[in-house]
Amino acid sequence: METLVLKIGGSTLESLPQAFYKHVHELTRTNNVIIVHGGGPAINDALEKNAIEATFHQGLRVTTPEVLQTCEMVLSGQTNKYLVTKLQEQHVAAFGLSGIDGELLQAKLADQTGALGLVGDIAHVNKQMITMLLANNYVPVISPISMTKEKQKLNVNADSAAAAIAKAMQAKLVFVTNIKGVMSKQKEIIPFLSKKAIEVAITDGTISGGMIPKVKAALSCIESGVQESIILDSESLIGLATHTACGTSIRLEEASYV
Ligand SMILES: Nc1ncnc2c1ncn2[C@@H]1O[C@H](COP(=O)(O)OP(=O)(O)O)[C@@H](O)[C@H]1O
Ligand SMILES: CC(=O)N[C@@H](CCC(=O)OP(=O)(O)O)C(=O)O
Repeated sequence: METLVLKIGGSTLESLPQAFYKHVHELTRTNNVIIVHGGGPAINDALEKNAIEATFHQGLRVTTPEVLQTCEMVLSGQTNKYLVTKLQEQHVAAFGLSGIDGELLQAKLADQTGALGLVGDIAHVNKQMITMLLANNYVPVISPISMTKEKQKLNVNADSAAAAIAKAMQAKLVFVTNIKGVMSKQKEIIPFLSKKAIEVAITDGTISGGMIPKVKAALSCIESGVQESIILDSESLIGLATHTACGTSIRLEEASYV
């Protein structure tokens, strides 16, 4: 059975149609499905309500202890349980957990200079835990909040958590976001992106904001031997079985980039 990591972005999470959840149910018939979710916009709302200011650096949230508390509350509480419920309504055996639970994800500080604050990169994935859930026919639904070896909680970008999990499980990685793919300057979907093209597109500003961690995460997966990494929206995912070209596929080799 093929293993599939579906990363669901906060940008699209609350507007996913019922057909999406039904499609996930279909996918579980022939794949081991692992879901990793974000929740950026919901975190923004909660921070705003509490008058806590937050800034971003290269698509990553600069995280103070106060910001971290809100991120955990939203991601591991509100968003995780929202998704688990939606999936269960469509008969998916969803099992919600965060990177902290069962020491699923071990993180380390992403930026030793302290500029990003309490932001983590995944250092280790507890594969056994994921395998155990999959073997019992559960679909793990994972919030990216994680902990260091020393038990310091860290805010981990959901794209990079999904990539770490896909690498560990050698799974195909699909980013489901609010846009049909990575867009060129001419606002056309770029079907294939290579490492070189990604570097150019970030430098010249074609790729910005939340798309930066996504393409970087996709690339890191491909570089570590993951077969495929693709960025698309929920509609395209549902149509993936019938369409040949869909979204943006991240490749190692050079491909034309406009
Ligand atoms: N070249 C690009 N192509 C597509 N989207 C881009 C590009 N550059 C920046 N973006 C932005 O990235 C967003 C997706 O990132 P983000 O909002 O973090 O999504 P998610 O919550 O799904 O992780 C898009 O909606 C778009 O505004
Ligand atoms: C460090 C960092 O940036 N963490 C992210 C975690 C959530 C996330 O990644 O949500 P999306 O998938 O919706 O972008 C944040 O605080 O927004």
